[in-house]
Order: sequence, then structure tokens, then C-alpha cells
Amino acid sequence: MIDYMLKTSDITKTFRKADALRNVSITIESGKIYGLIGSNGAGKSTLMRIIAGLSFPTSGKMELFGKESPKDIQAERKRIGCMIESPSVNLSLSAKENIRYHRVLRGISNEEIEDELIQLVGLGDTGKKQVKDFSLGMKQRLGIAVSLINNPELLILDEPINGLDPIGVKEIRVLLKKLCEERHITVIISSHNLPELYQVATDYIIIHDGEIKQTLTLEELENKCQRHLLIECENPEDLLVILETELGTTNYKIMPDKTIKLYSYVDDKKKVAKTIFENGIIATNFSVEGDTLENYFISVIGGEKND
Ligand SMILES: Nc1ncnc2c1ncn2[C@@H]1O[C@H](COP(=O)(O)OP(=O)(O)OP(=O)(O)O)[C@@H](O)[C@H]1O
Repeated sequence: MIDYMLKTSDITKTFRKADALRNVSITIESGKIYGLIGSNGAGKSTLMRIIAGLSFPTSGKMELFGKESPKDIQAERKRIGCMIESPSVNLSLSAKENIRYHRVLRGISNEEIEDELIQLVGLGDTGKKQVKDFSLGMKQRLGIAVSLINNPELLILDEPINGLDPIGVKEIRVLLKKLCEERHITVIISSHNLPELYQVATDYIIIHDGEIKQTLTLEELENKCQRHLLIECENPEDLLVILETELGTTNYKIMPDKTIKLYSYVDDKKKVAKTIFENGIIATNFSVEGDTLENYFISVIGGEKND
């Protein structure tokens, strides 16, 4: 059984001899919210446009909902909703009128969907207010409502949180979680800002200069970024006893290479060093590790670390 809805294999897109995407292979599993992170010009929009059928790859293959031929893939795209670049909304219309416009344009007869979508994205109390008087976050949520008109299973959102204040980002986060949990919609959301996207997504795909640099889950990201003391010694089992009995902590992890990550006492490493030394343990490596989300992102895309 296929447990993914989308798979790209070695997709390359070349514009005038320059590669916007190079051998991009990603797998999108259902029920997740994927954050596609990359700096300006990394290739995020190009990848999203190819998935949505607004552009075509120079080479490479794609599989969508189990279909591989271009004709079948095009038919399956009915199951995708997307907001690429700015939301397609008319500023002089109300939220409901905008939804109606797109509903009629697509030949959807169910009028109830208008109120249903407006409520869903939290714009139920905007009445006749014109979209030009909406905040940026409200406009983005309306754009998302428009992209939900065809009841998609996969939602593609290009930079919907770009420029939003923390409250606006939180509203989008709550909305996407709701779409994922209640409507079982899988989401791909792009951003150039990892800290801003943090916790909106359940999985992260880091793209740079047209190449996928890393894919990781939220848990893996948190592990990478959580500050800790990394301790390496000859007898890690003895060290654990000392951490528990002398320092009273079990807040550690034993890594496959037998190093210990200690999440307590990060700001009191002298005490740890002294205690373990006094108990006869010689540390061969003892350092503070972990990073801010921003520095981690920069380190993955190969830039200078700003310590
Ligand atoms: N139609 C086009 N013609 C020529 N070059 C293009 C075209 N579209 C994109 N590019 C180039 O492809 C590269 C990737 O662009 P893309 O818009 O996909 O990046 P992005 O990650 O979405 O960036 P941003 O965050 O700035 O939107 C860039 O170097 C861009 O200049």
C-alpha cells in the first residue's frame, strides 16, 4: 500500500542554463504539515509550482496519489489546493463575496460552503467589511479559505506567514493544525524563516540553492537545537550513576556512540565538571552543544555560524 501522496524523484528545473532545482527528491506522507524552508531564491516557489502543475520540470519524475503519467497526474491535481505567491482575493469585496466568486468560477453549486469556509478560517465575524480593510493575517486566511474550495487533500501554501506578526503566525498555526487534524489535509508550507515556521510544521525540508539539504521531523529539529552538555568518557554507565546520585538528574540521553547529552546544568557546567571529576570520571569531551533555530538553519545551508 502507498503511504505517501506525493513523491518527486530527481526533479531538475533549469531557467536559461541556471538550475533553480537540482535533483530534488522528496516524499510527502499524508497527515503531516511540511515546512519547506529556504532563503530567497532557494527554489521553494519553483518546486511548489511544479507540484501544482503551474510549471514543468526540465527532468525528473513525479508521482501524485499513486499516479505517474502526466495525464493522470494532471487529473489528480484536482485533489490539490494551493496559494502560491499572493492570495487571489479581490480587495473591494467582502470575505464571503470572495469565496462566492471562486465558488461560482469553479462551478460549485453548494452555497453552504461559503459560510463553512469563512467560519473555518476564523473570519465569521467580518460581515460586509471589504478585504482592503483586513489585516495581512486575515487576508492570508481568506486566501487559504479560497484554496480550500475544492475540498483538497493536499494544500500547498507559498510563504503564507511572511510578514505576519506573532499573533498572525499563531492564527495560521492553529488553522493549519485544525485542517490537518479535523479535515485530514496534508500541508506543504514554505518560508524563508525557520524560527517563524517552528511548530507550525510537523516535518521540515531544508532547501538551498536548488538542492534539498536536509529533511527532519519536529522532534529531530528540537533535539538538534536543544542546548545540552555533551559528555564523552570511558565508562558512560558510571557517569550516569553519578548524574543521578550526585547531581539528582535523569534529564539526559545516551546516544548510540555512547556520548551523553545532559539537558540540566547547561549554565552550571563547572559544577558538573567538578562533580564528575571528584567521582573519578575523566571526560574526554565536555562541551555545550545545541543551537538556536536560526543558527541551525544557517549551519545546514552551509553559511557561517554566528556564535
Ligand atoms: N521564470 C523564471 N525565469 C528565470 N529564472 C527564474 C524563474 N523563476 C525562478 N527563477 C530563478 O530560480 C531560482 C529559484 O527561485 P524561486 O522563486 O523558486 O525561489 P524561492 O525559494 O521561492 O525564493 P523567494 O523566497 O524569494 O520567493 C532563483 O534564482 C530565481 O531567480
